[in-house]
Amino acid sequence: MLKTYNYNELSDPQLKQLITRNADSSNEIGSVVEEIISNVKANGDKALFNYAEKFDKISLSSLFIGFEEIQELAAQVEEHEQKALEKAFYNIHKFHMEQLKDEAKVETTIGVTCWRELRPIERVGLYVPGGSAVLPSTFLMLGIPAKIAGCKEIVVCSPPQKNGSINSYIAYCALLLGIKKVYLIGGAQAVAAMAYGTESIPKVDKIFGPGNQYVTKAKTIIQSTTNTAIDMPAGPSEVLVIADNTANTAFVAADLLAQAEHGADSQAVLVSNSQQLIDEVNQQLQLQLNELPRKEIAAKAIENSYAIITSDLQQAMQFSNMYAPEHLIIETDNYESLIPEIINAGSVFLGHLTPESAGDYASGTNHTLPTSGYARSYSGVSVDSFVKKITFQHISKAGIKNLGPTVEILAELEGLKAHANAVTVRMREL
Ligand SMILES: NC(=O)c1ccc[n+]([C@@H]2O[C@H](COP(=O)([O-])OP(=O)(O)OC[C@H]3O[C@@H](n4cnc5c(N)ncnc54)[C@H](O)[C@@H]3O)[C@@H](O)[C@H]2O)c1
Ligand SMILES: N[C@H](CO)Cc1c[nH]c[nH+]1
Ligand SMILES: [Zn+2]
Repeated sequence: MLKTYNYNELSDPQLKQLITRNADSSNEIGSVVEEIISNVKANGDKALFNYAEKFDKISLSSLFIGFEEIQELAAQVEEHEQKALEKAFYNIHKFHMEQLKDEAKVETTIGVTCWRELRPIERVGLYVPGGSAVLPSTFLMLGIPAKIAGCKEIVVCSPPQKNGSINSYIAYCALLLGIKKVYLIGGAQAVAAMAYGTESIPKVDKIFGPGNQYVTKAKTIIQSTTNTAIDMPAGPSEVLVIADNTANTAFVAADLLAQAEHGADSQAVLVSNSQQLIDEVNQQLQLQLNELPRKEIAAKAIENSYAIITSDLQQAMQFSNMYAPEHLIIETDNYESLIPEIINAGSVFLGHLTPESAGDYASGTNHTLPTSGYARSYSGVSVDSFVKKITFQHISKAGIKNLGPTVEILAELEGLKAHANAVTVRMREL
């Protein structure tokens, strides 16, 4: 059962508390992760073998699997599963190809031309989660934009499975993506290995991918302590559903549970202007929860979740913007009028027939998205995440005559004479 709060009765501190998730205020996760990072930095591969034993309960003979093993594993995937992975690949590829657009050159003033060109980030690291569930779909969500961008070196890490290898679906995705090696490393240690490099793992320029709180904390630490960048904090999954009395309560409950089953630390929030809808969704949650193989996990996440009753849908949207959900689902007949009011959300799902899980797997949009309120300032992964946009300019004779005096005045007013001179010496030669 979702605890219900009345939006109009909440104080500011209560609201603040409700929208805070996975804060790690006592630094429990942070201190574990800091130790893992310094151990990997100091001891390289040796630390990685030890962490595989400690956290993944596996004694590895090698830290990676190569192309032959990938091919053997991929051959175990059944035909209907291959087709589903290929369909997802195709749709994700089609959607992401649109993101590779050249920008026009701009003549900002006579004789002065400015433009931007894309260059791929050369060495990227992809983290594919594999703790409580192995997520081949995440491999596609990261690998496809990396390939479209043209990244030269793509390092892939995923936790080793019980067989001491990867699962066959990850192997099949590797073949689809043309990736010939997968490192068997999970958690914060994978992030540290890709940030610092070890005897076996190449150092990369940027690390991508979602993960649990250890992975996400490691990414935020290495972002501020090394020259390796990250895509965004993409931690435990979350969803916020806005629904009114036009919604199908079984659909709403199914959508809440779809994210709840990711992990006990996931959150599913329902916001509605109808108490009757909230009551009926609660009944549906109980019915559907019992049918789920991962019911213990999902039930814990639901305990950690809640419903909010608002006066109207505008107020529901106000709460959603404060919460800044990774996924926002709007299950109302009149969803179109709410679109302009959306300010903060990672990815939005509109209408009664648009389950969030379509976006998780196969509609085409990327499922690697900011969590814990980071949708206020970050976008989800896209081709843009894998490129740099470098600015260029060229100034002609007419251009330096035209713009030179402006630059000289601005340099003088900042007291930077050498800046002015770089223009003056050229103007003298004209
Ligand atoms: N935001 C997104 O875009 C997005 C997308 C997909 C998945 N997710 C989230 O990714 C997460 C995946 O988590 P997961 O745990 O299944 O897999 P994971 O691969 O992120 O983490 C597994 C690793 O965590 C490490 N670990 C486990 N317990 C530890 C401990 N006590 N101390 C230190 N390290 C420990 C181990 O090394 C293990 O290999 C879920 O929370 C899911 O909701 C988010
Ligand atoms: N919902 C996750 C993003 O938070 C992505 C995912 C992968 N597989 C299933 N779901
Ligand atoms: Zn999901």
